[in-house]
Amino acid sequence: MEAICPIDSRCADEISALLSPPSHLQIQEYYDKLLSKRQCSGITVKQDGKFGKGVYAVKDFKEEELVLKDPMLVGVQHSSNKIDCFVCSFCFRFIGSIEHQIGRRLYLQEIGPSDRHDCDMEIYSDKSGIDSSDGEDNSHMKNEETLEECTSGSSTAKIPLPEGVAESLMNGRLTLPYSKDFSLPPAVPRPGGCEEAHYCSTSCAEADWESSHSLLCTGERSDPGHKEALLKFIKHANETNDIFLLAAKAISSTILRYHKLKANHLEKQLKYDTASLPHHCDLSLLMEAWRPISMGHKRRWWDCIALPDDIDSSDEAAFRSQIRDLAFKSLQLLKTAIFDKELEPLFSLEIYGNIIGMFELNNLDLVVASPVEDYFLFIDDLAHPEKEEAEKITKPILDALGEDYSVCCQGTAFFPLQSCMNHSCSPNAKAFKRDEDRDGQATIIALRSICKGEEITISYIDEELPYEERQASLADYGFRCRCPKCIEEEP
Ligand SMILES: C[S@@+](CC[C@H](N)C(=O)[O-])C[C@H]1O[C@@H](n2cnc3c(N)ncnc32)[C@H](O)[C@@H]1O
Repeated sequence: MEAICPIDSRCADEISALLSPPSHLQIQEYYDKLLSKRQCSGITVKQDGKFGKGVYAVKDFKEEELVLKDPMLVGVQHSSNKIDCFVCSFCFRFIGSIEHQIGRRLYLQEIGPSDRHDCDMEIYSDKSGIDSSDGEDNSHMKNEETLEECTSGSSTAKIPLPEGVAESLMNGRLTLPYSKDFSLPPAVPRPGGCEEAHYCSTSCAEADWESSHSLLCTGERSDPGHKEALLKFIKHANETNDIFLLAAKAISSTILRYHKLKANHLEKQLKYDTASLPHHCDLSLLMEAWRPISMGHKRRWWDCIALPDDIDSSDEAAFRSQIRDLAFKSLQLLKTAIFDKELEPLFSLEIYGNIIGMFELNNLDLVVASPVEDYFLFIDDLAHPEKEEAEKITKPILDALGEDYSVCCQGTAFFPLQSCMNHSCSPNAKAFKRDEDRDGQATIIALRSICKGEEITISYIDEELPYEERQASLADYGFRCRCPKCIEEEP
């Protein structure tokens, strides 16, 4: 029997307000403010295009020119990738040192298995996180990063290093030649002492704490009950789908924004001595706190998720119900950890399903290239005899890492401006990271010259595929493509 969430009926009015599309004016104000905050003067968001919102050029762009760098609203590193890459939990830059990156990875590999992937610096759309190979239990929803373009598939045998070398690299007792030329920001102390989070700077640590981590921290500052409940929620997400971690960040950030807005509001009232301390939800403040999430294109996760190829259409209803149950289970775990009675509507299954659906429909993979790859390429490019000298030390390390030595940071994230970009099968821009783009922001580059006034489009899929295959791939995004190329090629 389908699980029933009592909050859905208890808070039906608030939920309907939260899910009703923002007004034209609210949308315009939100994006204008965002663009000015990002000092992004080359583009604008317009709402009256063929496909709803879209991003348009307000100046000419040359081929290969940077169109936009879009910091994420929320993002997470894939759980399995955490073994391979030690990155800032807020901006996803690599941290520590080349030695620490290598030593930590070798050390963690020694003590447990990890999935590893190599990739170039392109950002791929994230539609493949759910593997449907096993319909019997929930293992068909496990986190399996099937980013084919990013997978090395290396089966080359690795040659282990002598005992203690990995630890010495990790602890800084062993330094590698020329590694100073590849310096990384050192890890800074974590505000809550949480094992799950690491930061490249105090500003990243503080920003993460303020935006969501203060509710999701499992460090020594959390009380034991809260910590245990959070760890259960995280374990479930790690074992099923890390999209739940993203949803938890979205809910936490809304809660924190709400309480901040409420505190400011009360402070203003106090000045005029009219303050009261309502413990019930102030819907107008909640709507304001929810604004960034309200802007994303949404549907319930279990309604919009594409039916996996190996599930027969006669089993579709059962599949969707199973996805709904999985979301319900995750929500119950999150609720045990961070429930806020005043903001009960945020803990309804309807809202949880729509948040996850928004991520499913709009996410881009988060990819940050590894400095370890650059380091070994640099050694390989050294001239004789420096190269031979350096390789006496680096070669055994490379052999221990194996062919897939250059694992990049991988995760999933929601980018507010990039998610307004419509798809085209002959796009004029693409999500592509340049050498200098070493953080988790989405980077959009012009593929050809773009004229002022033109819509900026990217491709969500491999646009070289034949018409029918393109439409099938885009069905995963819940729409049929009506771009000029598809209209022309339509049979
Ligand atoms: C990531 S959103 C892009 C922003 C969106 N237009 C909005 O108003 O929020 C993707 C959605 O835009 C619409 N869309 C984007 N490109 C399209 C295309 N080439 N053909 C038809 N619909 C498209 C579809 O509704 C799709 O689900």
